[in-house]
Amino acid sequence: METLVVDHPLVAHKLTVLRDVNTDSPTFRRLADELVTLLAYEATRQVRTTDVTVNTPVAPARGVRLAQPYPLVVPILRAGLGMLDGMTRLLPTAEVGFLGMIRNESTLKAETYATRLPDDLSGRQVYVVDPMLATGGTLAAAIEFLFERGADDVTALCLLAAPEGIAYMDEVFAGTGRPIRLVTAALDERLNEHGYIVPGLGDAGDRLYGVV
Ligand SMILES: O=P(O)(O)OC[C@H]1O[C@H](OP(=O)(O)OP(=O)(O)O)[C@H](O)[C@@H]1O
Ligand SMILES: O=c1cc[nH]c(=O)[nH]1
Ligand SMILES: [Mg+2]
Repeated sequence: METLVVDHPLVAHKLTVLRDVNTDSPTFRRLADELVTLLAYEATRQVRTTDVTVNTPVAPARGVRLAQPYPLVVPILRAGLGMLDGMTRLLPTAEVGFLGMIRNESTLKAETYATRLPDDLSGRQVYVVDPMLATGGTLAAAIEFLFERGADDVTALCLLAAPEGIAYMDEVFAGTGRPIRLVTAALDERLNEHGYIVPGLGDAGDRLYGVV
């Protein structure tokens, strides 16, 4: 998997405040939103465009517009919802599909409880958003599902990734020839015995929306 860790002082600053245990939910939401727009700038470098001509008040100018079919943004509920607005602000014509997934905290296996996506994703570029790539079980299952529906190009945006999760993604998709990219704000040290990213930021869903 092609992985980009965005190296930028604004990203590092916002991520540091996001990690802080004393950061409250409203601030956490705002920072997650701001961070995703910074990641999206890098993650959309290969977004498909078509050449067009526009008339400026002075003369015709060559330019580009996003190609159709427009990209599909897929937040993985619940925590991925905290990254949706930041994505659609940069990609206002994108369509949005939803995947509801939860990691069983005993087995660390991902379970899917909701899907609301176009049946046919042929020819679609897809941007999956989820703040945390820990064991990789959730993201791998989500991306496998998108490929089964015909997606031909998938980019994942995460706020934090663990080396174990990246290794798992490489194992699952090795040799499949599937084009997958990961853009993340940081690559952390490891997972702890509970499958949490260290140093991480805790449970992203709980920090965004409260403990359920
Ligand atoms: O890489 P993994 O080991 O699969 O873990 C990562 C997943 O865990 C978190 O979601 P969670 O299951 O806590 O659901 P939530 O968004 O509803 O809180 C996170 O947002 C990812 O989806
Ligand atoms: O550190 C982690 C791992 C999985 N899910 C989270 O929200 N945080
Ligand atoms: Mg959670």
